[in-house]
Amino acid sequence: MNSTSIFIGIAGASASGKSLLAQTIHQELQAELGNGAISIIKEDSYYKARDDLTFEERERINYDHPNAFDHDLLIEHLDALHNQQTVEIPVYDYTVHNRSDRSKTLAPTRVIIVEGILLLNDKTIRKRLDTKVFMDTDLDICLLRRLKRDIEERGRTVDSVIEQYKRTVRPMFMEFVQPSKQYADIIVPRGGKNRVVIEMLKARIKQLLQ
Ligand SMILES: Nc1ncnc2c1ncn2[C@@H]1O[C@H](COP(=O)(O)OP(=O)(O)O)[C@@H](O)[C@H]1O
Ligand SMILES: O=c1ccn([C@@H]2O[C@H](COP(=O)(O)O)[C@@H](O)[C@H]2O)c(=O)[nH]1
Repeated sequence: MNSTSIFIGIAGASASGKSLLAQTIHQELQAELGNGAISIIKEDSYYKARDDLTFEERERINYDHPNAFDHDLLIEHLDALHNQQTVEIPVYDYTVHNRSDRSKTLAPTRVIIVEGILLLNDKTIRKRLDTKVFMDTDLDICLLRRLKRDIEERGRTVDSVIEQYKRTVRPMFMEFVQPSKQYADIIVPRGGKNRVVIEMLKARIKQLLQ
């Protein structure tokens, strides 16, 4: 193993295709580089634990504001991985809006993809990323994809997705996510299936590994 890891950051709106892009690169590069060469860290794993609040109170939290995240812990973990140390990543449970009591052990890999809505908004995180990607998918498409995904996978209703979208998701996108696009090296239109971008990122990663 190399003495340090390569960090690729993927940011952008909720349901813009960050996870799909990360998973596709992970799957395709793992086939080439071998098991244990590449891993994914989700910024969502670092939502703050809110055991002090009831479910109804947690439902009202603004999860699209930078304060909702424990970025200090994420940065600590990025630095530990950079120093070839293993970390324990919290497991987040969207269905109850809280950190679960489980964690996932991650050993350092040669390539680490970090993905999340507000990664590029944080200067300290930006400094740690070798390549910064912003998913520039149209917001109406993101909303449609989020609606479907959150009902199927995150235990939501149509009304709750629409209410949260109007109350926090869209306003915070305008205030924090959209302005962070200026820090990206690569801006990706449409979503996680952009084949040209997938190939470009794979080539970039292989170049960085040499
Ligand atoms: N280009 C695309 N075409 C069709 N569906 C897509 C595309 N990109 C993403 N999706 C789908 O949209 C939903 C949200 O994508 P996801 O990768 O989870 O977004 P994010 O991680 O940015 O929140 C998922 O169900 C995903 O499969
Ligand atoms: O408890 C929670 C935590 C987060 N959210 C929403 O999740 C998205 C970020 O995740 P993506 O995978 O990028 O969509 C964010 O917009 C939060 O609103 C939540 O609803 N509840």
